[in-house]
Amino acid sequence: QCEMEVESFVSKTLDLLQEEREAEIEETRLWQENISLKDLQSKGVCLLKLQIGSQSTGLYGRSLIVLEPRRHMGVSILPSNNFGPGDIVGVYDLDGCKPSSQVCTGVVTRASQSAITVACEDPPDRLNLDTELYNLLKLANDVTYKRMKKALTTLNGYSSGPASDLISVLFGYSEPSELSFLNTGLDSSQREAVSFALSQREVAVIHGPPGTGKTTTVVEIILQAVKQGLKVLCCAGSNVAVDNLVERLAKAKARVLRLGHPARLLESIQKHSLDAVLAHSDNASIIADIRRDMDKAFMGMKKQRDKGEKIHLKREVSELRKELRTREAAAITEVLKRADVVLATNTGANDTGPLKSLPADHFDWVVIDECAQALESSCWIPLLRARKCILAGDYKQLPPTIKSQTAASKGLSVSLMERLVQNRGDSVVRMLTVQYRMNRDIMTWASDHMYQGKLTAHGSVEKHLLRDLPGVASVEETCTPLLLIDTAGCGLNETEATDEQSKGNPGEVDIVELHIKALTEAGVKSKDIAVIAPYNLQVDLLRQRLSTRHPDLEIKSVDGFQGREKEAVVLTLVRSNRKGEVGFLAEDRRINVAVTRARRHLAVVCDTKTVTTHAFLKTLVDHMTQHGDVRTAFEYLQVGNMGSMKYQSVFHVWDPSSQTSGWFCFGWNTTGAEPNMHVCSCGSGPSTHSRPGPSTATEDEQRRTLVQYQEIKDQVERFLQDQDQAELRFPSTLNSHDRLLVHQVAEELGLNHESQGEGKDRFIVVSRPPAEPHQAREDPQPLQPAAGLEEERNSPDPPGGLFSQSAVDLKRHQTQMAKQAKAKGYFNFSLLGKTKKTKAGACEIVAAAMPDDDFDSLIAAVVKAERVCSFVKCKTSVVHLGQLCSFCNRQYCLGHHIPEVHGCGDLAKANARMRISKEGVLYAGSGLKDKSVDPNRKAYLHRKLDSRLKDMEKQRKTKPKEKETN
Ligand SMILES: Nc1ncnc2c1ncn2[C@@H]1O[C@H](COP(=O)(O)OP(=O)(O)OP(=O)(O)O)[C@@H](O)[C@H]1O
Ligand SMILES: [Zn+2]
Ligand SMILES: [Zn+2]
Repeated sequence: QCEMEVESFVSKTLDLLQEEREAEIEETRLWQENISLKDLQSKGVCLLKLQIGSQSTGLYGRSLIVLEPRRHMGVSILPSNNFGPGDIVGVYDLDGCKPSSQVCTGVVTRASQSAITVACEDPPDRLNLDTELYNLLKLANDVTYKRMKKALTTLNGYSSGPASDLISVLFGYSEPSELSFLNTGLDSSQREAVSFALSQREVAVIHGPPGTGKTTTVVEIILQAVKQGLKVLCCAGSNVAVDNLVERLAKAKARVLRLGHPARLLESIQKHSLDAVLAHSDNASIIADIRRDMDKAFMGMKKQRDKGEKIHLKREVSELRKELRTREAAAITEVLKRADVVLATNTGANDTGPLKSLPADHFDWVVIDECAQALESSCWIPLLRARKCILAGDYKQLPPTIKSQTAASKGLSVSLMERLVQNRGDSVVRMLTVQYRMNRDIMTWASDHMYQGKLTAHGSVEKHLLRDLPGVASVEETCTPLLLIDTAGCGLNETEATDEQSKGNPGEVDIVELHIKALTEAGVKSKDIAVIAPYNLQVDLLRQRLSTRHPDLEIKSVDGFQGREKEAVVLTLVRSNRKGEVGFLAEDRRINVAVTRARRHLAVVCDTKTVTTHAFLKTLVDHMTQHGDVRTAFEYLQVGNMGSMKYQSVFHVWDPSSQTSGWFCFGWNTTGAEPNMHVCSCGSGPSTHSRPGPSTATEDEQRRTLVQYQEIKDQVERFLQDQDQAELRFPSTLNSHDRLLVHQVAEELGLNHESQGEGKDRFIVVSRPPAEPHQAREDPQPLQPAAGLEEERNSPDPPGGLFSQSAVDLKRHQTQMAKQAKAKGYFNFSLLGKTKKTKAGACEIVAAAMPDDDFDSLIAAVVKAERVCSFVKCKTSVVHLGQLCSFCNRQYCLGHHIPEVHGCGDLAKANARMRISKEGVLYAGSGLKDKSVDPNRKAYLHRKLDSRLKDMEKQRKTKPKEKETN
């Protein structure tokens, strides 16, 4: 035990000292009694027969006597001796060196070869300057002994004080340490930064990448300074950042004082404000008294009629005012001086405010947080007040906003931090390298491309996902840290605007909305999600769309989100144009900030074709493609209600050879097991489609698509004419786009089409379907497209068409659908229907979508006997010919077995996506069987179903209006 050791050390040492002291006294006594003075002189402890050279008054009124050899002897050098400064000496008359002959005692202040100077405590009146001679004898040092004894006694009873740590280390009670950290949880890069900051003489820069605990480190540095008794002025560019520091320093029990108008401070901070502290100071009541007196005098002045009295009161008021001012100034100074840490914004630290009442050198250190986001000039407001500064921030995030392009380009936007890093590099900088925010997959990109690959993710966040949050189901969206939704080729163009700052992209807004829907339906709280856009116009569009439904959802510009974080971040990059212009996005630091706000999930919606023209953005797209899930926006573009196939036309093709208007729209359905492309010949041009806009595909691309489509179709038709050929194999070398076309053509012609083989060797086999077992196929009434295109239908049924629904059913169904399509103003496509050759070779697809009102019956149908198709109202027998859906495990007729048709679209989609994200390849072809539905997914589907029902209800309510306008 430390105390025991100290105690026993002290008592033992005191005894020993006593013994030593006694021995010394004894020796002196013996010498004085037994040894001749001459012998003592030869031992060096005595000087004989000295004369007083001079006597003067020295420090603290003591007499300084200079003792020298006798001058008349012609010797000016003292015998060799041991006298030195600090020795206690006695001056004796020539009777000897007995106590009786002692003239005075003193301390040697100077010893040279020719003289000894002694400062005497008791002014010796009887010294004779000229004639008398004296002996000088070294005495035992009683003073030293007494002081040591006192120190030991104090050491013994030491409980708290500056030497506590020292005592404990020197008595082996604790290990000596270089620096004792107040926050023991600091990681090694943070410790290094703290030590570095403490050891630097003038400047230390703490570079804190996103989520690396910059504030934690700065707080520790400040507390260490306070522990050393230093006064710190701590500033940041924004009130929020300053308040954050106030809060954390106050929690650590530092005496903080926050300058600034109380109205601008957070409520929790207000008690640390200068006004609040003043109100509780000793001076407060005096000041209040003076104020009261002043008020009284004022009142008196108003009432007083007498002129003389009035003048008298006026004088009184002015005197009181003067008194008040001095009192207040004194109170402010006192409060400021008492604080260990004074905090203000950079500009709040100005000389005309409260700080003017402090001496210029009051502060030892200035700490500036968020230094990379402030103009250097603003940093100089606090910097002029201290001899040392600590600058913290991240110069890889956005620099201060500067309105003047010229000023910015000429260097005004270069922050002090950036300048120092550039000029001095590592000699003044320490970087924090462990980050506590992002899932590793999100972090790696920023680390690699912004922070020299130096960041590591702390174990607590490394793998965290949205699904780990309470109440969040495991669905695909919540299990992936990175999701890229690519709008390339989907025609979701940015709005045309001349102003570079105001770009918008309504198509990306749609997709963001759908993704937010998916996240919230999976149980992610909207307050945990941020939607970030680089452009204010896009922010406005997003707010208009989303804020009513999700009031807690934060939608902000990148710049507005700096310094913040969210569990999930949805980023829309907006730019989508043919020229590949990215403008504003070209600021790497803006993208860095946007991406690094995300803790568990980052979704980026962008046109990869446009944004990858920029090298830095390309690194992000590449990273997400490699380490994350990738979807094409096509997947989102169907307005799919459960079970219905409402394809959105997204791909408009101009075909000059068409007899109709020449426009074709390709509705893509990349969902589920069967990525299909549907082509309709509504011919009405893009204006009747809900997503009009010029195609992003170049005319070349469009023409190529048509040519290929025609080629494949010709090939399949040749196969059909050749009855000997059982199946038609397409080579595995087809790209995914061509595969889509093959599936499409086969589907249109009512043929079986199936992908076979694995991986790269996958190929499509097209074959004739088995002969229709029952129910003659009748030519159903052609559906009139929404645009009302009248066209003669003369083509025969496709051989072995997949329709086995009764003609009556179908007719009823289709007529209904057509009506709906017309009413709703968009097109409903089904997977197949009557094919009809047009010159362009495109075919029309008739609708087989489920009407909204039938939703209830869908649920009823689920429990219906297994003998008929499980699709609502479909009575087709599936006893002989049916298909089992691998997702819902129910039998469907061939007209309804496609997952999207009967409501398994999401599962099929998820399944396909899973494969795409696992294998990184978009296969055309049927999916793998996945019968398992995990309980979380079930709950999720339920929630989704609920919200769909609500949506549909709403739609039904709002529909009539739309009908009128249509
Ligand atoms: N040594 C540490 N151990 C565990 N968690 C830490 C450590 N340092 C920081 N953190 C956590 O990291 C998060 C961010 O820390 P802090 O608030 O200090 O950083 P900041 O300055 O606000 O953010 P940034 O680093 O992005 O500037 C906090 O949740 C904090 O608890
Ligand atoms: Zn199904
Ligand atoms: Zn059916």
